[in-house]
Amino acid sequence: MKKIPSYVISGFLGSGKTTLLLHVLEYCKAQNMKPAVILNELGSVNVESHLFQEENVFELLDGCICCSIQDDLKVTLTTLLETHAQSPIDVLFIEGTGVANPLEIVEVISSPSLVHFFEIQSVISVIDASSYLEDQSIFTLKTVRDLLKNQIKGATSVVLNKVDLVNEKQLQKVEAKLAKVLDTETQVFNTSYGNIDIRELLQKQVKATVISHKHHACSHDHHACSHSHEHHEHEHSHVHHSGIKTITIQDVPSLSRRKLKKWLKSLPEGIIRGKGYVSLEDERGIYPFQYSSNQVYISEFSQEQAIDPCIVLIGKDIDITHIQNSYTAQISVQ
Ligand SMILES: Nc1nc2c(ncn2[C@@H]2O[C@H](COP(=O)(O)OP(=O)(O)OP(=O)(O)O)[C@@H](O)[C@H]2O)c(=O)[nH]1
Repeated sequence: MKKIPSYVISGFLGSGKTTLLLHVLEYCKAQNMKPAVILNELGSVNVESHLFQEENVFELLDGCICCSIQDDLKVTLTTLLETHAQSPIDVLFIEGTGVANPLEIVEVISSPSLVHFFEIQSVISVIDASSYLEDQSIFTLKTVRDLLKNQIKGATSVVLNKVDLVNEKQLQKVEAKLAKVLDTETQVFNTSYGNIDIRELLQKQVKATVISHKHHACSHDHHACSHSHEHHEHEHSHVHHSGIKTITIQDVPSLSRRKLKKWLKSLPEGIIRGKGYVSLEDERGIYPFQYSSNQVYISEFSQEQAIDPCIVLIGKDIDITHIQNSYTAQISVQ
């Protein structure tokens, strides 16, 4: 059987992975390619399912592909192969959570039982140009800084996104910082909203392939080995075990756009990311919203699928009681 060309899309929370993936899927459609997508969310609800309605989507919820549900990823890939036998797919995209180490996803795909069916083409890492420097300095936890580094070092292509939010000088600073971590061969695309030449992005980059840190075995080129050995030596960067937490709020009452924005913007700095669905006062239906880089975006269009309102927040060292109290005071009290 021909191996399924597979891509890993990684990047820190809110960097723009899903935005990029949507462009990629559009491209596949135009090329008459049938894609499958594996989405991994840290929360227990996939608040982005509405974006992928027509796609062949496999969801892994409430975890991080790289550790707690690593076995689940194997099961999902096996299920995907069964589907593939009936209705073949042309390409697979795996979007990791914002705290996944892409090389560990590569490791699962490259495990002995799966390596004959999937072939990694590229590990794409999306970076938020507007918060990269800040993320490097605000995260005092070594594990988080290592994670950010590994997301970049493990990449074969880097998408430097959100350049619309920085000026030329800041961009140069980010580029200079990146240059210290990246190999000279790693291709870098500077963009906003993931708007890049997708054909070029999807070119096969053979550098990073099989890595097995369990067996310390490498069956590929030496470039990948140098990544993997470095990877063997560092301690696991399972950052959500050491600071990153998720909060899923359900039974959210109807509220105004203004109230939601005000509350999200009032949250402590530790909240890195928010997303969900809300019911808006005086408007019919349920509306998706996004919160990242201290910006709130609430969709103008209501959601077609029936879904319960919910808010998922992801943050570092969050004081849950504090969030709960502010939610009660500002949102749930009418
Ligand atoms: N200003 C600006 N906003 C962007 C850009 N790219 C994405 N966004 C917005 O940033 C928010 C997060 O984007 P996503 O694509 O969902 O990010 P993600 O990496 O999938 O986020 P996680 O699911 O947390 O891992 C959304 O509101 C996007 O519309 C960009 O280049 N510039």
